[in-house]
Amino acid sequence: MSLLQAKRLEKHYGRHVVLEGLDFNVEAGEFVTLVGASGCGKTTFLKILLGTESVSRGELRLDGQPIPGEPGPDRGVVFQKYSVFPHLSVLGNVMIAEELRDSKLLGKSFGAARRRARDKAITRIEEVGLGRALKKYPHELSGGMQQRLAIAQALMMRPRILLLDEPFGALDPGIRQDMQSLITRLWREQQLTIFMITHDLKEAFALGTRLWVFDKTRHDPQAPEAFGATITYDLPISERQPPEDLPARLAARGIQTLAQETLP
Ligand SMILES: Nc1ncnc2c1ncn2[C@@H]1O[C@H](COP(=O)(O)OP(=O)(O)OP(=O)(O)O)[C@@H](O)[C@H]1O
Repeated sequence: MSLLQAKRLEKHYGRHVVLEGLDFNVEAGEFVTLVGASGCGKTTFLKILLGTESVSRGELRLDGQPIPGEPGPDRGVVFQKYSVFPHLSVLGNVMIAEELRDSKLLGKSFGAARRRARDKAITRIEEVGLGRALKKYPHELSGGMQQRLAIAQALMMRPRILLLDEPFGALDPGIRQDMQSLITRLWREQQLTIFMITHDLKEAFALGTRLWVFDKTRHDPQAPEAFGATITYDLPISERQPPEDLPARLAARGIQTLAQETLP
């Protein structure tokens, strides 16, 4: 059985159709990279996987069951904009994921449970290379370090699925490469299934095992919101060599990607 399976999945906001006709199977361990024009519904798709947005029509199954309608410990997420808590230290930011789960009413755990959470959080923080910044606060960290922290937070509960929404979009190229190596290492070591939105086709090919292009196949000039985007290309990335004309084909459909000229 596939980890995730979608059949004729649609997402609407009122009369605005954002996504339509999504059909796919994703197996555990895949690394799916998502590209598509701005506003075509990529983030909405990740939110459906996360459980903060619902499916409007069709179905989405996780382990053969309808996907839970709320976030759970099996799915972690990292957004482009730093999503860490500014008033908590690095350690506090990672511990909070477990504290919120263990003690929904108090938002705090005590004694042995707290010590366990602390040890686990320190392990996660070391995994992302922030072991020397445990007591620092987010404003004392660089952009790259803040994203490392967001990744540690997302991985605190050892999710099976990691959702990345342009996590490196705001970072300088050198830092970006370090972050790409980090994600590749974590994906392998923790046997994660990853969905990552990127505007950088080179990044999509360097990291992913499968590329999805989101685009509309139907247009009504009188009613631009009548039709949604779907997966128009579903390409395995095995030999790390994109089809030569892919950037041009995407550009022709208004899907701008970065770094096309430097594709491998
Ligand atoms: N909660 C909401 N209510 C109504 N419309 C929404 C809501 N969330 C998103 N939309 C609309 O859905 C469409 C898709 O938005 P989404 O953020 O998923 O696109 P995207 O592909 O991730 O864009 P970008 O690449 O710019 O981040 C947009 O037209 C947006 O305005």
